[in-house]
Formats: sequence, structure tokens, C-alpha cells
Amino acid sequence: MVKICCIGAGYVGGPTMAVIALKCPSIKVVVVDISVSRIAAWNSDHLPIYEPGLDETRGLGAGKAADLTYWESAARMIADVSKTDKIVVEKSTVPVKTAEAIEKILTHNSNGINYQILSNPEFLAEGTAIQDLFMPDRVLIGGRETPEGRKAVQALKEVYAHWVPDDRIITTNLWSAELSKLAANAFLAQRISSINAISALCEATGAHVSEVAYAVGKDARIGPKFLNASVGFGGSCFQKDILNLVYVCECNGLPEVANYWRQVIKINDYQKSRLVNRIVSSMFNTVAGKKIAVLGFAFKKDTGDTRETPAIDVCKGLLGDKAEISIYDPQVTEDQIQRDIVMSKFDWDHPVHLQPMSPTAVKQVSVAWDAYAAAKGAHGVCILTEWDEFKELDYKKIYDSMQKPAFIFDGRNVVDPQMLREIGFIVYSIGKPLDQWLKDMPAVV
Ligand SMILES: NC(=O)C1=CN([C@@H]2O[C@H](COP(=O)(O)OP(=O)(O)OC[C@H]3O[C@@H](n4cnc5c(N)ncnc54)[C@H](O)[C@@H]3O)[C@@H](O)[C@H]2O)C=CC1
Ligand SMILES: O=C(O)[C@H]1O[C@H](OP(=O)(O)OP(=O)(O)OC[C@H]2O[C@@H](n3ccc(=O)[nH]c3=O)[C@H](O)[C@@H]2O)[C@H](O)[C@@H](O)[C@@H]1O
Repeated sequence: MVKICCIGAGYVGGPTMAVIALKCPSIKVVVVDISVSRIAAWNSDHLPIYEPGLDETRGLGAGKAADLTYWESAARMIADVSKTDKIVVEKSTVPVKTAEAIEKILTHNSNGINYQILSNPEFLAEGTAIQDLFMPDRVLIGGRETPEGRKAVQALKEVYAHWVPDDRIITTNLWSAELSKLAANAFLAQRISSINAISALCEATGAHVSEVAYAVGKDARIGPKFLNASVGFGGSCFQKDILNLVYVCECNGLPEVANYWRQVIKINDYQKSRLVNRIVSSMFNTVAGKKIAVLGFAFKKDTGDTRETPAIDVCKGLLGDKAEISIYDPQVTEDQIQRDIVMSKFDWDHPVHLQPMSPTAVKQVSVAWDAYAAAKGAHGVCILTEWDEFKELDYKKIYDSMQKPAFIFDGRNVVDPQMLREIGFIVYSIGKPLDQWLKDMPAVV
């Protein structure tokens, strides 16, 4: 019987293995994790991550918690416990050439066992993980260009062939597969930074960013997707993977290429500080002591994930000017929000036991049960995640409960600015023509 052991039961490991188990009944799937509580959650009715469609996906089977420690030690552990030849699949996103490092650890501790290392990067997006896994645009498998390497690639291909059409399974050499993953995320992030850069120019010229994006995206060579201007991209991967790409460029003596990609992150940071500056400048150049309601904290809708969410930087920016913040997000817990506000960048990327202890809550941050409670008595409302429910809110009710003048800063372009203006709000929507009020209070950017 073919057995697959997945190390790491997180956003990728959990859903991916659930789908493999569901689609390949003949394969035994076991998922292990360094976090015993995470495994316990997978085995309960309260899954540790929120992902539409995941609850209905059966097949994860009983999880087996293993107390593993570090990433490299995972490779050493594979070497320690293996009794027969193994295919080791790199599914995490890694710097190019990591497969070589894994290969070295395994072959130097081989005890006569043969290992083949494959790169099989994952392209799913959070919030659509299950549909992405069911119907991937492509599955990419990279391996050594040797007879043994090709055999291993074929074995993994057969797993996916249970449900993925043959023409969607691409096979390459190891380094192409590792680099393609970094390049794909860099291209996606670059599109967002491109439209966000244009959004700043739209505000300066009176153009509408959504009209520009539509017109540009109609060119079949460019395409319409991933052109939504926003407060900036977040998520655990775009920034990390671009920094990874930058690092690989620098290690290979390509500083110009490194700088080119670094600019994608710079524009993303600029977009977040631009929003903070707009908020502060339009509210008479200070938000000190003013209540700002923040609607949405997750890095995008349909997930409770807050890793690298732009909301963290925006909230920190507002707190820096001494605002009082009331946050509402349908999926993010109060504890998570409080941890995020004080955590340093990328602290979340350490194993749980190496993360800072649960901090004392920041007094100026409160978490509300719904959008109305968050906005009550506020001077401004700031939309940072594009949750569908924010489109349906009763904005008249919100307006009536706020201090006047009442401001809305829509960092996701989810609400019709004209409708809001008719209610009486002063409105800022990313990349849209500015209200006279905002023109009269230019932001320092
Ligand atoms: N989140 C996403 O949408 C995507 C993530 N990726 C990549 O997949 C990888 C995993 O990402 P996520 O699933 O989001 O992370 P995650 O943090 O949700 O999951 C990782 C899991 O691995 C466990 N773990 C860490 N060290 C371990 C060890 N030594 N032994 C056993 N378990 C260990 C952690 O406790 C955690 O539960 C990353 O490389 C990421 O870049 C790729 C595509 C999409
Ligand atoms: O390697 C990864 O981790 C994954 O990273 C992204 O997936 P994800 O981060 O889950 O979410 P996206 O839908 O790509 O959104 C990323 C960020 O960009 C923002 N975004 C997206 C699209 C857009 O037009 N505008 C925009 O601001 C989102 O709001 C979000 O903050 C990629 O889409 C996946 O293909 C990839 O596998």
C-alpha cells in the first residue's frame, strides 16, 4: 500500500492531505505536526483553520501527533526512521536549491536507503483552497533527471492522476520547480503593486482605478484577474517569497534583479502608509484620542488568517498617532488581534514554542462583536478586508451612531462611495476621485 506522511498540518498540509485522502482511497495518508493542539483540533469538530468547503471534505483520517522540532530536523528524522526507500516531497515554498540540502542530509545519513527528492510546490490560495486543490490550474513536479528521479516523478504523478487531468501535470527539473513557485508568487504580487501604484496616480488625476484596471485587463495579453487595487497585499507568502527571491538573486550576484523585485514590496509598504497618512491628514492632521473603527483584520476575505495582513501595519500606524481602535472581523479572534498588534514582523513564522509569550493587551485596541458596535461613537471607519458582509451593512445606521464629520476610508473598494456621500460621509476609496474635503487636506506621502 502506498503511504504518504505529511509533515505540518497547517493551511497547506491539512487541506491538501484531506483532498489526497478523499481522492485516493487506496493511499494511506498520515499527517503529523509539531503542535499537538493543532492535531487535536484537526481530529475534533472545530478545525484549526477556516476554509470554505473544508468541513465537508472527509478523508483526513485519524491524525497522529508527533513531537517534531525544527525544519532541518524533519529531514534528519526522515533519515532516522526510514526502513525502506523513500520519495521525499518538498511541498513548502523554499529557496531554490533547498532540495540539494535535503538530499545531502538524507544521503549522509542513509544507512543504505535510497532517497529521491521531488519539488512539488503548492499553488492554492487561502479561502479557495478546496476548489484550487480539486481543480488546480496546474500541478508542478520537479525531480532529478536520472532514471530514478524520473521514476519518482512518475510515482507522484500517479497520485495526482486520480483527479487531475494529464495535461495539467507539468514535470520539470528540480530547480525549475522550486524557482517557478517563487516566480509565480512574485508575478502575482507584482500585478497588485502595479495596480496599487496606478491607484496613487488615479487619486492625483481624477481617474478611477477600477475603470483603468478594467480597460487594461481587457487586453487578452494582460487579463482581468488580480487587478484589484487595495490597501496592499498580505498573507504569509507574497512578501516572504519575494524576499526569498531577492536573497537568491543576491547570492547569485544579480543585484539589479534583486532590486527590481524588492520594489514590489516597497510599493506595497507605500500603499499602507499612504492610507494611514490619508486618514490622519483628513481628520485635521491628528487621530490622537479619536476612535477609529477597523472593519476587517484578516489578510483577505474568507479566511481567519492574519499573517502579514495589511491591517497590522495600518493599525500600528494609527496607534503611532495615538488613535483608539475598535476592530471587527468575522473570523479573527480577539486574542489573535492583540498578539498581532505587538508581534514583530515574521515572528509568526517561528514554531509556536519560539514565539513571544502571550503579550499584555494594548489598551488602545478593543475588539467588537459586529461592525455596528465597532463604529459606534467613532470618528472614522476604515475597511481593511473585503468581507462580503461589509457590502451589505446599513451605512445610514452606522453614520447616525458616529461623531461628525463622519469619515469612511475604504481600503478595499467594497462600498459604493456615491451612496456613502449621499448619506453624509466624507469618503476616501483607494484609487477613486477624491472628495473636496480630501483635496483640501492633502496627505503627506
Ligand atoms: N498558506 C498558503 O496559502 C500557502 C502556503 N504555501 C507554503 O506552504 C508552507 C506551509 O504553509 P502553511 O500551511 O500556510 O503554514 P502553517 O504555519 O499553517 O503550517 C505549518 C505547520 O507545520 C508545523 N510544523 C512546523 N515545524 C514542524 C516540524 N518540524 N515538524 C512537524 N510539524 C511542523 C506547524 O506547527 C504548523 O502547524 C510554507 O512554505 C508556505 O510558504 C504554499 C502555498 C500556499
Ligand atoms: O504561496 C502562497 O501562499 C499562495 O499565495 C497566494 O495566495 P494567498 O496568499 O492565499 O491569497 P491571494 O488571493 O493571492 O491574496 C494575497 C493578497 O493579495 C491581495 N490582493 C489580491 C488580488 C488583488 O487583485 N488585489 C489584492 O490586493 C489579497 O487581498 C491578499 O491580501 C497565491 O494566490 C497562491 O497561488 C499561492 O499558492
